[in-house]
Amino acid sequence: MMIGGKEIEVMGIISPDDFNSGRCFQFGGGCSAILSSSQAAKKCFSNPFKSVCKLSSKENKQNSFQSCKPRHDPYAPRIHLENESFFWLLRNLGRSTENLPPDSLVMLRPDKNHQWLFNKNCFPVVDVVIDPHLVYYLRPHQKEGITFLYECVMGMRVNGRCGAILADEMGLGKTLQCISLIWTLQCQGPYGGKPIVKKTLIVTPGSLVNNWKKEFQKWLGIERIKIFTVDQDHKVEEFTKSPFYSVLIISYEMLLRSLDQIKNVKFDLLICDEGHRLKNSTIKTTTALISLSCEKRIILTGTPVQNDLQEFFTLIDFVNPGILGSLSAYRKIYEEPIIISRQPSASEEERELGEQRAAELTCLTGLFILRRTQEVINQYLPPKIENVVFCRPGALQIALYRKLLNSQAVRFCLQGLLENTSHLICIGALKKLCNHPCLLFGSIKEKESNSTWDESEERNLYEGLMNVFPADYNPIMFTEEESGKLQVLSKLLAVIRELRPAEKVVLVSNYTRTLDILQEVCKRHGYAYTRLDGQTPISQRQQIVDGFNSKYSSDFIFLLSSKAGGVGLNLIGGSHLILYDIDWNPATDIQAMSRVWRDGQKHPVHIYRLLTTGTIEEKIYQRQISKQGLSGAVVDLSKTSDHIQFSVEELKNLFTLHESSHCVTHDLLDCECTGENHTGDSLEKLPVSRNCQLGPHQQKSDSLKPLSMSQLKQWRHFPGDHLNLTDPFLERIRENVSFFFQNITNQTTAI
Ligand SMILES: Nc1ncnc2c1ncn2[C@@H]1O[C@H](COP(=O)(O)OP(=O)(O)OP(=O)(O)O)[C@@H](O)[C@H]1O
Ligand SMILES: [Mg+2]
Repeated sequence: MMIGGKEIEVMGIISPDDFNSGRCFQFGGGCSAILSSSQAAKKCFSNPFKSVCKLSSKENKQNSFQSCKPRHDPYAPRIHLENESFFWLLRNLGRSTENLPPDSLVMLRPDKNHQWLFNKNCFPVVDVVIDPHLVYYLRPHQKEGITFLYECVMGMRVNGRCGAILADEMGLGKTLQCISLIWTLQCQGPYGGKPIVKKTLIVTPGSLVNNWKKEFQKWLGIERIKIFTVDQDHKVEEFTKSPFYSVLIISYEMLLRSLDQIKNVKFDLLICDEGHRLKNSTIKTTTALISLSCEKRIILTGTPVQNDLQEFFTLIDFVNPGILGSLSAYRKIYEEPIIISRQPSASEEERELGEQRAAELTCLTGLFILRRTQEVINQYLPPKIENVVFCRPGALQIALYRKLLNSQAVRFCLQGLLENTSHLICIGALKKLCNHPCLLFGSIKEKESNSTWDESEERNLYEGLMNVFPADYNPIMFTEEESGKLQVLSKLLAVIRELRPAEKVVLVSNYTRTLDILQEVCKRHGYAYTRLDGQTPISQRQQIVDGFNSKYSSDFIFLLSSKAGGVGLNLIGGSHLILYDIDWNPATDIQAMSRVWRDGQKHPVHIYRLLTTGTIEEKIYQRQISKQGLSGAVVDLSKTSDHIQFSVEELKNLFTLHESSHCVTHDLLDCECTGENHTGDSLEKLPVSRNCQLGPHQQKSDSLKPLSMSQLKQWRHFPGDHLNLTDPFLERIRENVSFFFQNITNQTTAI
């Protein structure tokens, strides 16, 4: 037949199933054909390798096993599942488990196809056994993770591909899993026991370089493995010249600067920590890493990777180049049909096609992506008491808030008369005001002294505002009473100090200026503090973290800028975490909260999220827990409010101050309780009225996902003047609080 001037001949017929799934477009035939080599071997190579390695010959087998033994005993008795929990229980109780049988963790043996491909020298096949020294400490999910990573990088899961993405949620010990893998591959291999890896490159955000080194030392001591970390005083050349070191740890920034030297080294394994930053193929870091010839690549990330199909492609293509074909083919086969199928206007046919393509994509990539949620370690963690605290605004805050809402700038915004970004300036001013009026005062003064003041948009916003401040207002002499949240914070710190003198607090804000105020509060009350923000030199960060976590440190408070240091940090020295302000992106807040409730934490963890009642902060919170907050790729740290589009209706809602409500969020929950007696219902009892919006395949409980309205409804609800507040911390701050939500996870002897 003729199509578009071309003569076409039909060579074969594609089954509807193959077309709908997109399988027919895949190189090698898609998910079902890419497969692990064991299955592939069964299909393609029934038994053509009798002669290869001659493994079937008994004699040869015996000889080879005699000369070549596994490094550790693979037959050490394995602990049964029920014993295993007993084992963990003993360990958690600090009891000796030395007399219990040692556990052995043995990796999958390569199949014949793998041997044919990778064992050209016909070495005897030897069991690869994880060092019992490490196995002793590994959690069950970590054992599974190490097995997974081993199979991926050995090319046993996807024929000829050696990449993996470990996307476990925060705090699950991705670092330990990688360390175990590196240590194993550096000492062992399935063919004649020959090590698989000589040199490993670990690229990580600057603030975590030393954390990696510390983790290596924690799990392997300083003798077993030699680690080199790159910093100002230790250059890559030193690593290159010395045969001594086998692992190079470097920050993403340093990597770019030292790329030429790094290219001179042959790395066998590449690990990119917090690797979701490679989601954009055009940024320099990604191109630099792609240019390294190492084919065993692992991305570690706590952020779900499937939210944006473009970014997903880049990450997949980085670890297993070419597995999804070209970008343009990927777009046609997967991205377009999937996106179309999710639009409300999609026809039944489009919806089905999109779903099948999505299923095929998940199946294909699921072979080398592993994600477990925090639930798997909950049982090892102490109780967590989360509180959302609605603080009454101070009188000055209310007066200024009203004035701002009446400004010409806000009115123009609501009439749609101003440019797109003007509302962001108004929102910024309201957020500052909620933190403390002196921040707003400072901004106005700064702008006024600027030569462009007369034409600036801020002028329309700030006009007449100075008259609301007392005539002799001095921002340096700010008082706690001027801000509802600061008053609550101050009382909270005092009660923690009094009731739990040995415990410490992590105090988080997104703004450096706000941290300055909080720092001043620490000084005024004589609280010892330490601080980590964007300006803290990378070389000092680990030291600051270690200092705080040490039981000998006298620091009471850790001031943390969530944007600067949120990801990857372990702040288990603190057991109280206070989020002083709220971000549009729930991921920023969730990241910060996960810094203290993690493995190693000894005390019950108390989390306080402070919001100013009736203000924009409540609106942002509502957005986080509502449908809008969940849709799209919001669970991504790089997304800021600049990405958010607001309708005029939404802006109207944002720019309203609810002065008479105790808690607008509670009013919106449609909760029958009057706030008097609602002490939360167990999740089993209540039908979950509205599930998460991200689609059925994403619904598995995921603690990175923001709380939903229906979950919040199941928390405990108390008005500030509730008579029976059993929590002594809340009791002390109630005077300035209009409403509380509270939830307790892992409740045993909490509070
Ligand atoms: N099996 C274990 N037993 C005790 N502590 C552990 C274990 N595994 C990990 N840890 C500790 O848990 C903490 C968190 O681990 P790690 O920093 O590797 O988490 P992560 O998965 O990288 O999280 P994030 O995504 O936040 O970076 C570390 O202090 C680590 O030493
Ligand atoms: Mg980490």
